Amino acid sequence: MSIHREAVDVTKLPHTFNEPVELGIIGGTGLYHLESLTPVARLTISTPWGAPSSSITISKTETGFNVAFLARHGVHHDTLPSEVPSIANIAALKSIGVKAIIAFSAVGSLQQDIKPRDFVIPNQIIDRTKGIRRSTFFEKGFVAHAGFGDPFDPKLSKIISKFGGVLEGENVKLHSKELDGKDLTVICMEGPTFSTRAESKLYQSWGGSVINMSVLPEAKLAREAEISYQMICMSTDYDAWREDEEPVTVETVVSNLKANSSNANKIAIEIIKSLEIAIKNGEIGNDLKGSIKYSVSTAPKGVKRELLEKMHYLFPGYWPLE
Ligand SMILES: CSC[C@H]1O[C@H](OP(=O)(O)O)[C@H](O)[C@@H]1O
Ligand SMILES: Nc1ncnc2[nH]cnc12
Repeated sequence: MSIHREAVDVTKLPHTFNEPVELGIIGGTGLYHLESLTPVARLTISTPWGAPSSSITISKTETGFNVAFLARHGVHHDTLPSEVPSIANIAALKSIGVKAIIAFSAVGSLQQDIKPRDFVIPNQIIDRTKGIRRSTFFEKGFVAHAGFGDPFDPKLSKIISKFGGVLEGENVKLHSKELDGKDLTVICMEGPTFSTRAESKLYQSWGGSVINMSVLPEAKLAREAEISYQMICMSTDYDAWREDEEPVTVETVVSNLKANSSNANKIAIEIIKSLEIAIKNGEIGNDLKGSIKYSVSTAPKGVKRELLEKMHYLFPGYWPLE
């Protein structure tokens, strides 16, 4: 895989791609494409749940592994965190064959030892969104309940944890449950306004490690779609809990984004190489297979055809259309 992106005019890329694409990367604030990937196609996908945040670029590694990239807030970052169409993003990735997603996110740190520019692989989530984001593929007439006790794939976390050494910068560290020996919890707030100092301290008292506005409903929808999912959090600030410091502003976030996105590109190269092998040999991407088939409460006979057709988009063959 070449390290630097070749000059590709993405507008001239083919709009179709007929091979399965098993790995998806979602880029967040400050990460609108991956330098290490040379795109070979750009797909505009329409799903039964609407259009994704952006077109999906497909790249092929030198060894022929296909990787999809999607910009969470759009390539011009014009989508608010509460309005990210996560349901369409996950459905679109599922429709092209994605079995595992690595999602990048800019986060605030709630702990002294997680410094701005450190990377964090969380293993838990606390939901502080306000119920205004659609967080399930299911709806009236077709009820199912996915398990979410461990919201991320520990196998993905283990693989990513091996690559902390590629991160550049003075004392920049990668934190994960494997490396730090403790839970790492991401708080997901609604936004777009940042937290008050009181909220920031409350989240600390709950054991929060980092805070963002994006992990939900993305992680829940990936779980329902039976896709292995791990977020890589890139710390940009100390949120608002430090009395001796000004609370977070976008200026602080942006000042750390450049270093973070350079490190995101470095770690992504290693992760893609590793996941190419792990996905090809079946070690990653199959653990959730079939889980939704057995999580449905509604008798399939009572489900309207229109709903079954939508589900068929995600899970062809799970429930017969007749
Ligand atoms: C610009 S700071 C707040 C913004 O940054 C994070 O975005 P992402 O997770 O997509 O990197 C955070 O979740 C907020 O949406
Ligand atoms: N302090 C913070 N709160 C929420 N989202 C963030 N993204 C980056 N920093 C953040």
